[in-house]
Amino acid sequence: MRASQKDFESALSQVKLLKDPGNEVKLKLYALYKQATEGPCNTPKPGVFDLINKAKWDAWNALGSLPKETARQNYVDLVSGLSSSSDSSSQVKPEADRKQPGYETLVVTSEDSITKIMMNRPAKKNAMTTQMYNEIMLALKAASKDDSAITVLTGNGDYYSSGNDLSNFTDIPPEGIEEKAKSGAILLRDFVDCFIDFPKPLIAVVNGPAVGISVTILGLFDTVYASNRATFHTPFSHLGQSPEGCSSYTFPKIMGPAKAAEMLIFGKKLTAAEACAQGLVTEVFPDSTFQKEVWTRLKAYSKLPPNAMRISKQVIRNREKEKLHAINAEESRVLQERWLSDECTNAVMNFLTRKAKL
Ligand SMILES: CCCCCC/C=C/C(=O)SCCNC(=O)CCNC(=O)[C@H](O)C(C)(C)COP(=O)(O)OP(=O)(O)OC[C@H]1O[C@@H](n2cnc3c(N)ncnc32)[C@H](O)[C@@H]1OP(=O)(O)O
Repeated sequence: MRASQKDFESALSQVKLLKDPGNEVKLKLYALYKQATEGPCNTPKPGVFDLINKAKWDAWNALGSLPKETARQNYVDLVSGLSSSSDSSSQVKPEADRKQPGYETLVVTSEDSITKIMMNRPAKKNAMTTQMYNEIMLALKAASKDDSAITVLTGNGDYYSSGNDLSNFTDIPPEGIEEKAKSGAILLRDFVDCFIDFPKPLIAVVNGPAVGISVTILGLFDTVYASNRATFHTPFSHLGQSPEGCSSYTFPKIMGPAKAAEMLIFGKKLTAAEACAQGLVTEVFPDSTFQKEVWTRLKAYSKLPPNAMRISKQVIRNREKEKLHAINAEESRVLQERWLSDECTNAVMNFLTRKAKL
């Protein structure tokens, strides 16, 4: 439900009654207030020595073109969070309460300045349906605008993800299979574009085996933590398909062309340790302590200044963006053709009729 003007005014009164929430939160409140009442920052930037006004300006300016209504809603949410935490500062909200509504294939939560997007089809090994691709795009777009500092993608259950849900290939529209391939290529391109453009630090918490597109997009993440149970498998030739997720470019760059070819052409499955040795994974943790160690680390990272982290990411990634979009477009175009091939159709049919597994 959207916050009304009345909710906003009541949050403005409430904020005066709170105990000092600290400078960082005060800056957030200031920025959201200005955005909600005046819109995007268009006043001249204060000089470097005018420290306080410059910090305020930076916080406001960082909200970019966030719509007034969203800023108003975020202000109300922030004040309500501050009020409830000062009512009972040690109370931990159960995950169900923090869960963002509106997702069927994901569980999306925001806490400790971390937005966590968890793929949630454990019985199907988190295979990605068309709905899941669309929901991940929505969740990434929302996370890029929320007040979290970092964003995490992970999986529920024993798998991280088994990649594209092969039944995506079965609901052929009346216009025919060509049309299906065309819409699939558009969806794929849009999906990967969201990762290329994602502005904040993006972390993959790979809790178990990863297959296909869930592996290839890892080259677009800033950090990849893996359980020692995780494996990394891109069996495109087995499926009559070809690489996507910009892996035809990022993998040779990360691990060198010879190792990339073994994965992307011959479908060699890597263990977590091998993927780490080849630079695809940042660090591997024992499965028994994986969640605890990773989340402790991420909570510490999420307290770093968010603007500095975002800008560092831009400096690292921006010069590649245009190239990555072109590669994504080309990979999607090639796959569109592959999906119409007998090799691909037979491989998908063999899986769906239980004749083959990876
Ligand atoms: C818009 C389109 C964009 C497309 C981009 C291109 C993307 C390419 C790729 O991602 S290629 C990779 C595709 N993935 C696969 O080929 C994996 C297929 N799955 C398997 O081989 C196996 O299921 C397994 C090895 C992942 C796990 O085996 P096992 O541990 O024995 O479990 P089950 O096979 O019993 O699986 C449980 C349950 O989940 C269903 N399932 C698993 N993965 C998929 C999948 N990728 N697509 C559809 N369904 C999947 C499986 O059928 C079982 O369902 P059931 O219980 O029988 O109803």
